[in-house]
Amino acid sequence: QTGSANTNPSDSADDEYITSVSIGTPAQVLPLDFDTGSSDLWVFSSETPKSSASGHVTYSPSKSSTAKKLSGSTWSIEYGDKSSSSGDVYTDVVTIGGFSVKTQAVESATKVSTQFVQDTVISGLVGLGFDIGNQVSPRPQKTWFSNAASSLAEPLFTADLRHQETGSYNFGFIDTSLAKGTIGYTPADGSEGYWGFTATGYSVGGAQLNRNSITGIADTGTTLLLLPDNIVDAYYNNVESAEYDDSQEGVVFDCSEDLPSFSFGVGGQTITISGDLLNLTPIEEGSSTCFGGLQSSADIGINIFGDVALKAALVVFDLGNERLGWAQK
Ligand SMILES: CSC[C@H](NC(=O)[C@H](Cc1ccccc1)NC(=O)N1CCOCC1)C(=O)N[C@@H](CC1CCCCC1)[C@@H](O)C(=O)OC(C)C
Repeated sequence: QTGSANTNPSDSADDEYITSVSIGTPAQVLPLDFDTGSSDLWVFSSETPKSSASGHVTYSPSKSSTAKKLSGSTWSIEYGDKSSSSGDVYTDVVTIGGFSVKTQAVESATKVSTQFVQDTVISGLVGLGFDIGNQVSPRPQKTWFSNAASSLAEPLFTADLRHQETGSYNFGFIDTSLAKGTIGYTPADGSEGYWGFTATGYSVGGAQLNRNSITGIADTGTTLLLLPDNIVDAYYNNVESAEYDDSQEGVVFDCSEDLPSFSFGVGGQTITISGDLLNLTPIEEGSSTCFGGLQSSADIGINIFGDVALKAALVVFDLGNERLGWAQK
């Protein structure tokens, strides 16, 4: 068995990617953000304060004949960008890309932080990290993918995120036609809950890769490519107008700049992110100053290969073999 779901950028900056998920009987369809950086499936619901839920699609367990309260269970989560949510837990049927998990823990939000209230294009997250990262207590719950894995043709899923066009999350199979290059595999470290790996080197503007390894995570829920300051500086030294903008909290440059590409080595392959993908967006509608897709990871303490990097590749999240596969797109 397999599953295949389309995913779409939320806005002109590809800030996040939205995938439709069916929950309950009859199906309630919610737009959710698939996040390999976390391990909880949570949704705006009939239990979310009306003022917070305004503008969001919500899940009502009382309207689903297959919903069951997981009594005594609660959850609370905080993300890297300091956004947070918490609540209680139901189980219900959850269908993604035509594949159904009958008894999935669906975490219902009774509290959501301001960022979620304002982000009306999504109604919650589907965590695709490792089960160890799940935040339900007293008994942590499995992710949708973990529950699905044993029934899927292969215990893996792929992410094919695209700039300003429809991409896909495929479950249980690899559509190699989505990639130009060969898939290079490297061990994945799931001990922290997310998909950790080590890139073997990097280069700017098509030069030969150096051998400076970068340890980080493959995170579909993070917009940017976040790397150490020395790499960020090496890149922007090639961009005449680049400067750090305090108000934007990142490096900006003239939108007219012809940005160099950025490449990294992984699993014996080289993934090259084109200059175009490294120009995220004008800092304001119509501005001629643009915000960089590559920014510093210094304040976070972890390097993150987020959507800016993932858009250059077909990425295989191979749970069965505890490995990550990367192929140039
Ligand atoms: C340094 S980690 C920052 C990361 N957040 C982000 O990358 C958010 C995602 C977002 C987009 C649109 C609207 C709202 C939020 N984007 C962001 O901070 N941006 C500021 C810079 O310009 C680009 C957009 C993050 O917290 N990722 C979460 C999932 C994320 C999904 C969207 C809702 C908020 C939570 C998760 O992947 C995570 O915490 O990873 C850990 C392991 C770092």
